[in-house]
Amino acid sequence: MADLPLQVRDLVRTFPGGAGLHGIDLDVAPGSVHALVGLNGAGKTTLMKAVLGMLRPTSGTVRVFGADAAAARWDAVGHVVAGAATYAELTLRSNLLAAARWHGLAGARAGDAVDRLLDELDLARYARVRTSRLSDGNRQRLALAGALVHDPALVVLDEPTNTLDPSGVVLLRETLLRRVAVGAAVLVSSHHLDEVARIADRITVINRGRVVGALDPRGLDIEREFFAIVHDDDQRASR
Ligand SMILES: Nc1ncnc2c1ncn2[C@@H]1O[C@H](COP(=O)(O)OP(=O)(O)OP(=O)(O)O)[C@@H](O)[C@H]1O
Repeated sequence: MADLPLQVRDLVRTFPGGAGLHGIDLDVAPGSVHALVGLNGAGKTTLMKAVLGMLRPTSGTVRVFGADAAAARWDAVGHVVAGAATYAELTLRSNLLAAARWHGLAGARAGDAVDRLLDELDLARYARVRTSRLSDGNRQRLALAGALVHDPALVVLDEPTNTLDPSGVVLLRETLLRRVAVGAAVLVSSHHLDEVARIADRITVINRGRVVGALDPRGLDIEREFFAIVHDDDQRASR
C-alpha cells in the first residue's frame, strides 16, 4: 500500500507548564480534506508546526509520504503556518516567483504556475504592487498562492481564511477542492465550522492537546456537537 501523505502517531510535544500535545494520532489520505477544529490554545498550530518539522516532537512519530522530517519530500508539501515568508520590498509577482523557484520550479514552468495562481486567487491586479503595501487579506492570498504554486501533494494550512474576504474564502475553497479532486491531501485548521463543513471529508476536534472527537461534515448542527464534545472533555479533565 502506498504511504499516506501524512501519518501522525502518538505525537507528544510538551511546553514548560504542561501545555502542548499529549499523544495525537492523525492521518490525511490522498484526495481528501482533514480539518482540525478546537478552541483557542487547543494545540492546532503546535500540531501543524510539528507536522512540518518546525517543532521537534518530544516523542511519537510524524511521517510525510512515509518519511520522517529529515528525509521527507518537502518539495511535495505546501504550507501556510505561523505567517507567510514574503519579501516586503518585492512585488507580489516577484514574491510568488520566488516561492515557485524555492519549490523547485524553473524557467517558463515557474512563470506559468505564477500566472495561474494569480488568476486562481484573483491577484493579477496587484501583481506589480510592492508586498509591504498589500492589505492583510491580499498578503494572505499571496501566502496561499505561494503554498500552492507548485501543486503540492500535501497542503497544510493554519486558519487560512482568517483575513480573507468572502470572495477570497470562495476562491480558496474552489482552488483546494480542484486540487483534492486530482489527489492532493489537505490538512486545514479553522474556527469557522460552517466553512470547514463545506470542504472537509473528516473533522477532528482537538482539546487540551488531545484528539477528543470527530464531527460529521454533513451533520445538521455541528456547532452544538462541537461544544458538547469540548464540554464533555473539559468536564472529564476537571474531575
Ligand atoms: N513556544 C511555546 N511555549 C510555551 N507554550 C506554548 C508555546 N507555543 C504554544 N504554547 C501553548 O500550547 C498550547 C497550544 O497552542 P496552539 O498555538 O497550538 O493552539 P491553537 O489551537 O493553534 O490556538 P489558536 O486557535 O488560538 O490559534 C497553548 O496553551 C499555548 O499557550
